[in-house]
Amino acid sequence: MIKLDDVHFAYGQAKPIVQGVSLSVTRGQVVAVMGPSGCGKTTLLRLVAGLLRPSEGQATLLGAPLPYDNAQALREVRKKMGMLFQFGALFTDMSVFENVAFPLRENTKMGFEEIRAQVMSKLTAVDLADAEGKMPSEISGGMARRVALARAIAQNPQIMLFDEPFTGLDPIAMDTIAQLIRQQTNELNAASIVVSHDVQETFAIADYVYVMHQSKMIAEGTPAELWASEEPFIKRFIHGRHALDAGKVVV
Ligand SMILES: Nc1ncnc2c1ncn2[C@@H]1O[C@H](COP(=O)(O)OP(=O)(O)OP(=O)(O)O)[C@@H](O)[C@H]1O
Repeated sequence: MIKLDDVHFAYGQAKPIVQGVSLSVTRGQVVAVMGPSGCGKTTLLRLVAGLLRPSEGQATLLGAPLPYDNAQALREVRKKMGMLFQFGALFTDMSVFENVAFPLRENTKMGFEEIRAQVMSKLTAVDLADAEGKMPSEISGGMARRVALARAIAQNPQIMLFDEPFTGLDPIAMDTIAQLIRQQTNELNAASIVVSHDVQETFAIADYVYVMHQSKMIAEGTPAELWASEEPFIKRFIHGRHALDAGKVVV
């Protein structure tokens, strides 16, 4: 469903931000891309979404290379993607219902009743059917993130991309979002990438994890494999918090 083959990227003449990265995500999988701040995770997600074009290597989505030179074809591929970007901003002047309806009105020919049914089904999936008439200023941060998730999945995407979906949420809201990502990936039989540095939430739902450091993939494996890794950087990245608990040196 998603494949990157030896992808390289730099913003203009600056130093490379993504160097020789390969990854693949199959249907029904939640794959995590983790790594310290600034290592290039968001850039990688933009490459998968076709918002950036690799300078070398290839990005393949749904079995075909991304059609960078054909704007219409690229738009069609994007319609099959749901994206939840960092902080998942909602349109503040639209109700919860209208926020979720927005992509359906923009990208489909669905009629009023069909849109209503689809929006309510997605709001029910994130347990917010009661909030349909509320404005974003009237709901909590955790609820807003769930609305953003409902909006991202409004069109039943086959590919879902989540950039730091847990940032700024309390532990319970984080856990709710994580479980929703897992559940919706299963339900839509989609391929999902979650970019995060939250080890606990991400490991709980990911089938496979890639670790990025200084623009390169330095490790990959199942959460259990990485948890058991003896490689010093991986160990520090994954167990840093526990080292703090034990009063030891932290990354
Ligand atoms: N539009 C841009 N133009 C130039 N440089 C950029 C641009 N976007 C990001 N960068 C640089 O690319 C590097 C990687 O950024 P990126 O956002 O991909 O990292 P990240 O791993 O997602 O970080 P974080 O976890 O903090 O969000 C950073 O040094 C950043 O300054």
